[in-house]
Amino acid sequence: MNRIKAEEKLGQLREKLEEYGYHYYVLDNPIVSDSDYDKMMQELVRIESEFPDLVTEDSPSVRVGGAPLPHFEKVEHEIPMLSLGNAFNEQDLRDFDRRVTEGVGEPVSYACELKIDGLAVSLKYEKGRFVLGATRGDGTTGENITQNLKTVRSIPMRLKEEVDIEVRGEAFMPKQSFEKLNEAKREAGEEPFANPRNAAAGSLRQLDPKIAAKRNLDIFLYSVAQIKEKVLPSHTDALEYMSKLGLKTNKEAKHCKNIDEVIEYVEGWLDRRPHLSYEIDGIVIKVDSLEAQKKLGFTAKSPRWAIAFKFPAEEVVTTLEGIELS
Ligand SMILES: NC(=O)c1cnc(OC2CCCC2)nc1N
Repeated sequence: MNRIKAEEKLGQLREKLEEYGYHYYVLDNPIVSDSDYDKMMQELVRIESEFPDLVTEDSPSVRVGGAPLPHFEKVEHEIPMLSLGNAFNEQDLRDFDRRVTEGVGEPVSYACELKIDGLAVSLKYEKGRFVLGATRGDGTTGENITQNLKTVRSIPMRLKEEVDIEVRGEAFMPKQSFEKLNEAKREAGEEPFANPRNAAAGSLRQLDPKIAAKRNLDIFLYSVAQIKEKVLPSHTDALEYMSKLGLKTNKEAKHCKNIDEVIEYVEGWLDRRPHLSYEIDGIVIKVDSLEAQKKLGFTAKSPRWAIAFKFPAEEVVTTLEGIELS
């Protein structure tokens, strides 16, 4: 194939792989078969290896992982990635609601989200292109894991608008991928991971992105940390905007008018965890209005406008081999 033909073919393949990837991994609604997708990816990688100077930064071939890194660079978070205060029962939630109502001076509505049990990460996009991915670290300083996050198929390399934005979310390993990975580790005589959170963290902290690329990691974005020239009046607006940009958000999020509806939502999810394809360790409740959030501000380590309702640890299924004792 000559260079002109290669350039044209690469352009077509990139376009298609990005569109197919979005439908398959972000919308969970494939429009081509896995084998067709894989065949196209292999053709892209083959042509790029024949014409290396035609490889672009945001080519879908980054999904299969590039060269290993010597170490992770440090990243300073301009906006600290804070931790969440906890609630363990209905009274804790009502106390939270009272503190919030007093602080704001009027009743507020809430946004409730499943609390994904994974690894908190920050994603930065400049003019709509993915430029930096980092772990939470200690909240102020994290690690640059951009190369590994590029292998997470549900993280778009380009947004649907050319915006400068920083978003945050939870990278996680679906339960099925976790079971398969641990089976392979046992067969190889290696130590299995204790839970999907450790497996996701372990996968994203590998210096070789080819390992992360094979771990079927996924992500749900749950907050807009920074955005230029745009005002998002509520958290619900922020979730909708991220979804419009092509970012993956969790569809179980719900706007609750008051704390009674929040308690109903929390109770509704306690017994439905086993039916989810990913692990959650609770529910995150956020004051929906951004203005009210600003009024409430932060304590030294947590926002006053959000709280995590923690579920009891999911009982561990005792396996026949007795490997995991509950
Ligand atoms: N693990 C989660 O699913 C999760 C964690 N954190 C947050 O919110 C942070 C950011 C703004 C207030 C606390 N939301 C979530 N859904």
